[in-house]
Amino acid sequence: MIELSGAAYSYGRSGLLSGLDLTLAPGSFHFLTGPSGAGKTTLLKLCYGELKPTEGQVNAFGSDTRKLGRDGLARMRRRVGVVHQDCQFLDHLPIAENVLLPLQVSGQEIGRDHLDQLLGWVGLGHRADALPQQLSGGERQRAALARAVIMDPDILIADEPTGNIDWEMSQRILTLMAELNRMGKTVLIATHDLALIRAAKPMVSARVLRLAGGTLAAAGAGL
Ligand SMILES: Nc1ncnc2c1ncn2[C@@H]1O[C@H](COP(=O)(O)OP(=O)(O)OP(=O)(O)O)[C@@H](O)[C@H]1O
Repeated sequence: MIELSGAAYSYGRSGLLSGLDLTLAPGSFHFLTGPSGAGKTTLLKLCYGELKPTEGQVNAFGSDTRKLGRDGLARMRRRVGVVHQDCQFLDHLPIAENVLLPLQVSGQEIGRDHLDQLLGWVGLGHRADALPQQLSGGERQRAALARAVIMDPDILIADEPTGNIDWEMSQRILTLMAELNRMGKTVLIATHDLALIRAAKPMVSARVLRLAGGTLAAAGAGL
């Protein structure tokens, strides 16, 4: 689905990431760990085409992302749901409308039943009309998850989806992501939270990768 081969990325002259090889196979579940500033967000952006590699290749659904034009990139992005680190809602719109935004942007519609079902699935059925600033951190993260999957993507990519929320809520979010994986979605989660990775063990068969010193390696067995 998404494959990085010898991919590298630099923001300026000094290189940040190099020699990245990674395959996100259909139905796989990956955690990405590593110290702050190691480049986890940058790697995720390479995977969903927000950034293009400065060397090597990123292939998404059979296309080299460097060769994709605006339309090709938009088509690819519809197949990838992203939960951003800071959620990024439109503050003047209720949660239900924020969740619907990706559909509206792509000119599609869904029935109210489907939206209600999705909000119910993330436990926000009763918060549909609330404004983003009225939600707790955990509720915002779940709304961001609902928005990421509203287009029924093949892959879910989440950047620190449990940052700044309590343990119980973190586990609830993890459980939702494990459910998506059982439904056949590929999942890639960047997280600092090693306890979360350990908690995932009984739920999913996950590969744990560590990004440090600009390259990727399998995480140690201590996890
Ligand atoms: N747009 C940008 N322009 C220049 N440098 C950037 C840009 N975005 C990120 N960086 C730098 O690239 C490095 C990696 O950032 P990135 O956000 O990918 O790391 P991270 O591992 O996700 O960090 P964290 O765990 O703290 O979120 C950092 O040194 C950061 O300052």
